[in-house]
Amino acid sequence: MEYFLLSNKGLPIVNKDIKNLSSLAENAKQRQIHALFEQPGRAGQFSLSAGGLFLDYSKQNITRDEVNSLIGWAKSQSLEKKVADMFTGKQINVTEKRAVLHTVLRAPAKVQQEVLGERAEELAAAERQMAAIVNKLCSGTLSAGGGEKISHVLAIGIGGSYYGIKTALTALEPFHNTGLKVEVLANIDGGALMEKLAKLPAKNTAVVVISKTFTTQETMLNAAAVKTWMLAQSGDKDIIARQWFAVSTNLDKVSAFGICPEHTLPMWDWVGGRFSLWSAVGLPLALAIGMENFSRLKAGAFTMDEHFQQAPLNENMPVLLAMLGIWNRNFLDHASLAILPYDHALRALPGYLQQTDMESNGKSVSMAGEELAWQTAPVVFGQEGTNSQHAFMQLMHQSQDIIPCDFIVALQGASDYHHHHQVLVANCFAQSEALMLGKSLAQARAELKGAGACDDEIDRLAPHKTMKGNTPSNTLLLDALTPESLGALLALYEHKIFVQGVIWQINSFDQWGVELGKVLGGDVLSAMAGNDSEQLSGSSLMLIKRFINKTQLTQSG
Ligand SMILES: O=P(O)(O)OC[C@H]1O[C@](O)(CO)[C@@H](O)[C@@H]1O
Repeated sequence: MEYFLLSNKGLPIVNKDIKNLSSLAENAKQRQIHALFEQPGRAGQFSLSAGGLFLDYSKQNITRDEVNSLIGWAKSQSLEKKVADMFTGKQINVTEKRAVLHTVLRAPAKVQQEVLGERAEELAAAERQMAAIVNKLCSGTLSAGGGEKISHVLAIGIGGSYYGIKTALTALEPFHNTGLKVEVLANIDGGALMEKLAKLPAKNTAVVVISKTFTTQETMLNAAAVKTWMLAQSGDKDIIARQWFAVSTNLDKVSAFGICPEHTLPMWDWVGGRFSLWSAVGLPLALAIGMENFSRLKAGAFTMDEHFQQAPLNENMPVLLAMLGIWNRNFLDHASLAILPYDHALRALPGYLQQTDMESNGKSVSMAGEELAWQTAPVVFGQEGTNSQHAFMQLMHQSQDIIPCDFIVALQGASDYHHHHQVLVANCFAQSEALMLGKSLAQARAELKGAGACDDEIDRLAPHKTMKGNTPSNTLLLDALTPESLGALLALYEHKIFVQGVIWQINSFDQWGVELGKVLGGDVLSAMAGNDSEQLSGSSLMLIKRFINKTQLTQSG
């Protein structure tokens, strides 16, 4: 392996870039971020615009020399070539022998033609099919039984077949213009199912089942339950063929389920689930915001794609975001990343990024199958601000762990409550400041003294009022939350994750880690049905027994 050659003592021997960065990091660990602002012009020098977004990374614990070293290292890893390999369709998903081409879905027809050749027509056909479905449902051409208009849509899918849709539906609520009410169902929890069904008029609901494989347990069980419910509620045996749609690569399974070929939209194996919003997977979103807004979303993402491909690495927003993340993770040893959108409309974004980041880069084996000697994806978590301030941000201010964060905020709010928006933005800017500055013991003492506290009181309380500060953060500004800015934002994070995968030498595009749980889920179900299981531990067998006993009791009671 290139970075660390494991000697027979198992000790990592670093290459010269790593060696240099490691010694720079030792120095960085000793300093205060706020002291870096003594350098005039830091804010302007450590910020940039791209794709309609503005990134301020001046509150990171980093100097220009350190940024340059990180960029130099990325260059030495042939990052530019690897970016080109992805965009031109090389098989970079080596374990599954697939290209990774979600970017082509949002590119203009000319680029699609260049990358896919004749197969570009499949994309155009899918887009036409999608537009026709949106048009039919919105115009009432495709009506429910008895000629009534379809009023609701239920999208059923999970993981990558859910998070992007959910995030964009929530973020773009002001752009919902078709009159259709779109709901999404992911979890295999009867409670989630009942909650959705209670909102839906069976006869007037269209259903879109989204599953690349069309075998995912949660999606298939939910789809079957909704089918049964809809047939019973409507008493209309043709309702599935008329009002159900599917997005999948598994055409046989879709047709066996009862969804007709004209209602089945394609997916391609070169589009990973968590990067698939731009494909027909976006149908439920398009049914809410219309095809024009869906195209605007893709156009925003394409702007970021162009920037990512063309900007020099040291002025490249996804590359900088990625390398700052690596600096924090691998050199300053910060194990987490908080995503803090100060925007109620972006409340689903932390969940979306948890999946895209951790399912992509939560790995410990290199492309070549060797065990890595370094950490990969941080633990990503987050919540909308200001709610986060009244929850886990206490820990970010006062625990010993430093948790880097990304603040995301739109300068222009979507509501009519302009003062609310000003207060929201003020809180966002104040938190990054507070996390960076902290409060020393001397400051806490002076503050208490100023408030008239006696000496005993000052001694007693001051230590509790200190805050460690020195927490690095990025602030991402959007002018306003629009389809274009959302597209650019999602593409920015997609590319950040890709760049980190390249540097960490992992395949960001498979997810074998989720498989064992699926297999054992089958074993547990089998044991619950009374079959012997040698696989399961005493703990799991005990839990199963308690479940069976309780269920039997409830049933007999
Ligand atoms: O679209 P499918 O095949 O139902 O898969 C759903 C999701 O399950 C996963 O394989 C694992 O969680 C995701 O990568 C994928 O997006």
